[in-house]
Amino acid sequence: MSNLRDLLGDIVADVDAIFLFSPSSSFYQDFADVEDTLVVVVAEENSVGADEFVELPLEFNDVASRVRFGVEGALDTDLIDEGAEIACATKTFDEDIDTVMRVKANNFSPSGVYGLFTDSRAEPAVIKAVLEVAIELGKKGQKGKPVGALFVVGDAGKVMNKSRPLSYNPFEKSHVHVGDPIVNVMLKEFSRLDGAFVISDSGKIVSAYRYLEPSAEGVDIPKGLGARHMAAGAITRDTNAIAVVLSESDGLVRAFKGGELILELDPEEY
Ligand SMILES: Nc1ncnc2c1ncn2[C@@H]1O[C@H](COP(=O)(O)OP(=O)(O)OP(=O)(O)O)[C@@H](O)[C@H]1O
Ligand SMILES: [Mn+2]
Repeated sequence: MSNLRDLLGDIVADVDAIFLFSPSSSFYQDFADVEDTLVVVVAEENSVGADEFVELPLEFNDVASRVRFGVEGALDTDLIDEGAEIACATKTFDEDIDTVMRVKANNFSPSGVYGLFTDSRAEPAVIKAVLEVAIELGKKGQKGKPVGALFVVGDAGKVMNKSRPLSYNPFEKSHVHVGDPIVNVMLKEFSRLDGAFVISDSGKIVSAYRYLEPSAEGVDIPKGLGARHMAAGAITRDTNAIAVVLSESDGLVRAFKGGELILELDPEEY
């Protein structure tokens, strides 16, 4: 006869690390002193003051994406090695941690999502701010109508060289940055018009209304996506920029880097 506790105990038996995803501080405190097991907190902010911490750029409402990001981040910062077995404790439906799963670090082939934030020309906070604008725009649309938008982030000089203006640039003489609430309103307003926004490594809005003219050679984006997505993928192959696209037709937010689709999010889930 076995009891439930013994059977389920196998899930956490002999793990090398426990990852706590956005734990409350009392939850974290209960785990902080577990002997012989590395405790890693994965969250948007290290509000519990954990020694071992991986910063989530977004809450990632999809649990698998969240876990994947945490594991990729811990591998990249050498908190764990590829052979590690990890117990992940995370929220799925409840406000508190309600889920525990066991994962092997070497079962993850890198998706590039971690590198999108930490290994791009633009600052992670800038990429995060742009994704947030795109998600918000996707949720609300522009005056209730679905709207598309294309943001090219980082390596702005080169991006400007590989594009041309479709109209006068409303950001010509301004020094405004993405993430500023007023600027986000402006970005949403200008998204009704054609072309791409160009944003610098540090988040300065360099231009709106740019028609991108990168070479599309060797760019392999999923079939069914149109010119906006092709231009987004291609500019990230031709320069060291990343691109964030909100699709007018399917409402999804996608991020491209190095000519490849790295991330796909549904704004409705955020
Ligand atoms: N090379 C480009 N540079 C900048 N903007 C572009 C470029 N090509 C297309 N766009 C913009 O994308 C808009 C939509 O084009 P299209 O429908 O072909 O793209 P899409 O990938 O299907 O995007 P969506 O899913 O939003 O429809 C165009 O109206 C234009 O504003
Ligand atoms: Mn289209």
